[in-house]
Amino acid sequence: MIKAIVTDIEGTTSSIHFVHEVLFPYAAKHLPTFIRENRSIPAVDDALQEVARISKLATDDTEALITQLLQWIASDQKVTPLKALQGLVWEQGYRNGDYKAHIYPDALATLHKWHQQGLALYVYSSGSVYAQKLFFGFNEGGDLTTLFQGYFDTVTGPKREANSYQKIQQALDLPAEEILFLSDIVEELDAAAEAGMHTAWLQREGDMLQHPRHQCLDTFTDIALD
Ligand SMILES: CSCCC(=O)C(=O)COP(=O)(O)O
Ligand SMILES: [Mg+2]
Repeated sequence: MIKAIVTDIEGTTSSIHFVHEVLFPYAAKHLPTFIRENRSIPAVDDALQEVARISKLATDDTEALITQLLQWIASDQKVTPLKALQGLVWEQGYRNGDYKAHIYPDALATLHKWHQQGLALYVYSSGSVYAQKLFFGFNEGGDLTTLFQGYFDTVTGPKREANSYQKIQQALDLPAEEILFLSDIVEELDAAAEAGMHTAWLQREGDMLQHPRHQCLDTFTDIALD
């Protein structure tokens, strides 16, 4: 019996188009100025130190670090300090009313239904926890943050490694077989299944493919919880 559901965001609750055509370009446009003006903020400086460590650049070469970050955005690298900085930049856009985060109507309705049924809902995304809370706080469906009991990002671990799902299972304090993980990426679902979780593969676009281990669906509406 499923007691908790952990969901991915991009391609699962929400469109890839919104993330790639709205959020990523906004970050690419505003991140350079944001970093130049806010390097003294500890959260910004900590992230830049991590960028320097990963990319073997000098920590005081802010312009080189910015160039590295822009390359990571362009190639959709899920690098933890980039994700932390993106969240801080996206906050400006949400608060200015430049955009609201997308959610598929079926995901919105089903998340509300599961919440009312008493299921525990969580998010696991490559976007930082801070960015996830903004995403569901400034959302086309309203402020959805009260639906979720917790959030996980790549600080817990990479999404394609079973160990990350074991850590989430321990944090939820439930047997893995009582947890359902939702994603659009098979490698993430394989990792969750390896950790013992139930899995559902959301295929929002294109022909429906079948998979021996994962429920295969094009919307949240028919996800089975037994
Ligand atoms: C938290 S909203 C932005 C999503 C994002 O930055 C991203 O990389 C999406 O990754 P996901 O794990 O949700 O597919
Ligand atoms: Mg995804």
